[in-house]
Amino acid sequence: MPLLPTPSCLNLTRSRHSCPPVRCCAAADASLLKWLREAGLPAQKVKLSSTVQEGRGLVAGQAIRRGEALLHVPERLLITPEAALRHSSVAALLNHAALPAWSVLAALLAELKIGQTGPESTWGPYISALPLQNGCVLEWSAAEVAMLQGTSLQKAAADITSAADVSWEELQPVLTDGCAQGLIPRGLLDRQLFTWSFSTLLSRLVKLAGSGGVDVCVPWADMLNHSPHVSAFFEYDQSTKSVILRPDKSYRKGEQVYISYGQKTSGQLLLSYGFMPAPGSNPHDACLLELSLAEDDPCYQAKAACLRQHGAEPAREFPLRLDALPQALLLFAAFRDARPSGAAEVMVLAKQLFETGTFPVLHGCSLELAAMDAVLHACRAALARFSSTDKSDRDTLQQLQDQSLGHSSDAHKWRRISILQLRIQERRVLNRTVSVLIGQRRQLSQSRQVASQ
Ligand SMILES: C[S@@+](CC[C@H](N)C(=O)[O-])C[C@H]1O[C@@H](n2cnc3c(N)ncnc32)[C@H](O)[C@@H]1O
Repeated sequence: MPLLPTPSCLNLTRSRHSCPPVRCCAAADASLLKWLREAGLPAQKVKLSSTVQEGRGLVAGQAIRRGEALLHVPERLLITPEAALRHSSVAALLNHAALPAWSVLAALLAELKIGQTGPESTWGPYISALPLQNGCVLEWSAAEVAMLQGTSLQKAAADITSAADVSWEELQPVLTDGCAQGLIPRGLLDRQLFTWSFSTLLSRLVKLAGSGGVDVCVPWADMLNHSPHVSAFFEYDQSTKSVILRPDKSYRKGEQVYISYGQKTSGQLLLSYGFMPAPGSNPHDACLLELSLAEDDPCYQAKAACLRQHGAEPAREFPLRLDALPQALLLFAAFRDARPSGAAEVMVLAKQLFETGTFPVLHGCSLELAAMDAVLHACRAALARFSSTDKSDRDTLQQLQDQSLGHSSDAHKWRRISILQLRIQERRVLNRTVSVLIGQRRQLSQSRQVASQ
């Protein structure tokens, strides 16, 4: 990524906490620990502890070396889709319906929550220790969701919500038949309960490397909180048939051990996990700008095929940051807006742009200038989608921050603060990208004029 000069005047107020911590119950935690011990979790170098920022987390009970294998959660404790199909009261119906892993797991979690499954499913103490809410977008009020209007998160929020709706819809025949056959109680497995299941899966489900990427809930390991500054993640260890973590840094006794939930922007963390790192502290934070091929482009098919050959989709999100403009964005924009004469020229163009990273002049048109214009247009369009002004957002943020001193437990207030911070930050990034591109465009066209004289 080419670096952009960083302006000195752009400093957002940092909040002390990034979200109200999730509520936990000491008795439920004690039952969880007892269950884990009895179910064969070996002695641990980490222990469950309450933390200021995250609710609970795993803290080093002794010095931990970088790369050593921790946790060793035995396979029988894992909630996998296959285990869900064995333990659900409506297992035969779920099997017959052949639903996706996500829906099968949601059904089992909901059944466990109301104590519906048989005596062989022992996850009760784990389920009782899970938070009732995590603050993900499925739990937000309509007014809070509406605050995302104009931001690059609006589409991601809609995608999460509609995935939950689809899952709920596809479970209906199973739940109806399950009630009719007397396998599950009428009325208890309702949408509210499933919202809890979906939120729990959003914030706790992992794809496990080393086991073919199966979707799974891992009791105990899922007490690890996220840090944007580590990259360690758990994996399935075939030799011990357990889930392990190899931390990517050493920890002293008493330090909290973190994993990475992925290189997520602050907004993505807020939508799925209900927390947001303090402004400026997440190196993966970005404003995502989407560009896509125009469906009426006469070369659409050829362009889409070439993009796929180069590992890209016809629609892509690019991360804009205050100090960096992705070169891949300009290359994509150049390719999108170029007017090649046919499929053969599309292939030559794709090769030049995506393999050499240089911008040709095509039929007398500088694709680099055209790309800058396209990105300028996309940034201005994104800015125009905000319904509020920067000043009104800053004023509201200031009022909320003044009020919130000493009241850090108000989840709705924290959410509003977080969304306002995101809006302000996205606008800053878009405005900055616009002003940098205008400068770069001017320089480029001047140098082209000089070269042509
Ligand atoms: C997989 S759970 C981690 C364990 C969780 N803290 C608990 O007490 O159950 C993920 C949830 O932990 C919290 N969390 C994780 N990392 C966090 C962080 N860096 N800051 C604030 N909350 C965090 C969020 O509520 C998130 O939805």
